Amino acid sequence: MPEPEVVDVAVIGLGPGGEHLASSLATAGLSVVGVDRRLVGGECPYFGCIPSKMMIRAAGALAEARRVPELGGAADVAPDWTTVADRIRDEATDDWDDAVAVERLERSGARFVRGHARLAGPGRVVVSTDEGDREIAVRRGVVLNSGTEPAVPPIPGLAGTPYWTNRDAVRVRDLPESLAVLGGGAIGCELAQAFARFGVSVTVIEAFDRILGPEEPEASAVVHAAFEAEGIAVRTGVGVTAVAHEGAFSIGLADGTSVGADALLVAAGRRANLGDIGLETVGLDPEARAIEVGKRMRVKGAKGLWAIGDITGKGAFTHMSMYQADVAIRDLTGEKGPWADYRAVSRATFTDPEVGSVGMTEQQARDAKLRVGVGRAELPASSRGSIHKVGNDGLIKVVADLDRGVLVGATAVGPCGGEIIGMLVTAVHARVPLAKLRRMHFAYPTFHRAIETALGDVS
Ligand SMILES: Cc1cc2nc3c(=O)[nH]c(=O)nc-3n(C[C@H](O)[C@H](O)[C@H](O)COP(=O)(O)OP(=O)(O)OC[C@H]3O[C@@H](n4cnc5c(N)ncnc54)[C@H](O)[C@@H]3O)c2cc1C
Ligand SMILES: NC(=O)c1ccc[n+]([C@@H]2O[C@H](COP(=O)([O-])OP(=O)(O)OC[C@H]3O[C@@H](n4cnc5c(N)ncnc54)[C@H](O)[C@@H]3O)[C@@H](O)[C@H]2O)c1
Repeated sequence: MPEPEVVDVAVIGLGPGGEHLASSLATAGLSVVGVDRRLVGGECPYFGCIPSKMMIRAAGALAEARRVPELGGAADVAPDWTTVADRIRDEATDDWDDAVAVERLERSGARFVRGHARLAGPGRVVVSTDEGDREIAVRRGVVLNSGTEPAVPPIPGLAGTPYWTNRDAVRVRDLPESLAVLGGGAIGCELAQAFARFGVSVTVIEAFDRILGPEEPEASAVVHAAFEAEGIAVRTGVGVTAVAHEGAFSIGLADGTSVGADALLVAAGRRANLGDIGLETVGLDPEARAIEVGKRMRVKGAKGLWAIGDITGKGAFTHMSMYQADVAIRDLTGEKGPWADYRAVSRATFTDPEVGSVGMTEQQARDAKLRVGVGRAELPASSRGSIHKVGNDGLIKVVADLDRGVLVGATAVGPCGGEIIGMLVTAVHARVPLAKLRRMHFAYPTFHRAIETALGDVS
């Protein structure tokens, strides 16, 4: 192997956070090498957030058009997936080509290497490229941002069938007539509804007793009911025992029934890319499910090593990866903080109704032994909800710590739930006293005005 290249920082994996960190540190004057074995930008722009949200935007437009008869006349809806598939290929992913992202990274001053990187002891990285292996030695540190792969459960018969993961689903050009979705988490629910609105007959199979398990049970129930009202079959609390594929899929369930479908999407969670990045060479466990980090994103138990993004287990979201990147950038450039704070982590699941949430669920607050108060407001009963009429399903739920008189969590389900949650994120993040929140102005007639009702209901 040639002499190692010596740089300030090496970044293994260029997901959203890794790309941001590499270019920011290079702009700040550090010498940086960023390595990715696939596409610069990671899952979000090519296989995740952006293509899925383009599908959802189109599906939402169809759904709104179908609501016209209840509100103001007639609308013919003739779905055409070609527009969506073209948009994902041309506008989101450049036909899954990262040349623009690579150029942007290199313009910042960072060097990019395409290849598989692994740690080779403290402060050393080996990259396997098409031209052979090369070694990098770092002065300040190595940042891990290796992200995740779709997890495929060991169900008898599944391996070897032409099932999809999210990476196939975003590249689909011809829609199947029917689709089974294995897993009713965020990926499964978002994609299930998008395909169903284009006329695909969809069945969601979820082993847990409700879909969207990490959300408040009330949010799961509203989305479940909306799915069934749209004709999406939802099977909860039942595991899959076997999968067979002979022309079409046959999915055997633990209750003795089976689901048939032309296509099968496996959306059963993610597996962190930790097994093949040389963790054992720095005394860490390559079998771990997540990397333990402190509040500066330094990896616990290893010197000169930082980790950001999904692999830290703090929330698999693009905004988390970016947030943690900013924390690590501050640490690597000698700033004095602020360091990571996870009290007011927010997320939006882009089903319709949309689910926005922040901080703790009621159960998490009770498990944390807080003196919990809860308030709810149903959107259909609000002025805006009743004006909105069709498509107004949803609610606001707030979770308070009564001893401190502040909110510790909240959920907004309904039209624009992911936007409405914004003001509640501020409330949880800034610990705005409940008494102060209750005395705010809430514009009439908005959806967010239901927050006032929920605050008044806290007990
Ligand atoms: C369908 C779908 C929809 C989603 N929607 C949303 C959403 O709406 N909002 C949201 O916030 N989040 C969403 N997410 C989650 C989001 O995509 C991730 O949280 C985000 O990509 C951050 O991931 P990351 O930074 O950990 O790395 P990733 O994006 O997973 O990227 C990791 C990179 O590391 C590379 N890599 C791995 N190992 C190596 C190695 N050894 N050497 C070199 N390179 C390596 C990979 O090739 C990859 O490019 C969605 C995910 C999916 C799948
Ligand atoms: N809008 C967003 O922010 C967004 C959208 C999509 C994904 N994401 C992120 O990506 C992560 C991964 O998403 P995901 O939906 O794949 O994972 P997930 O872990 O959220 O959901 C997977 C679901 O599959 C179920 N499951 C697992 N094995 C099963 C089996 N054998 N049979 C039936 N059900 C089974 C689980 O019970 C779980 O409900 C999410 O946690 C989220 O952080 C975010």
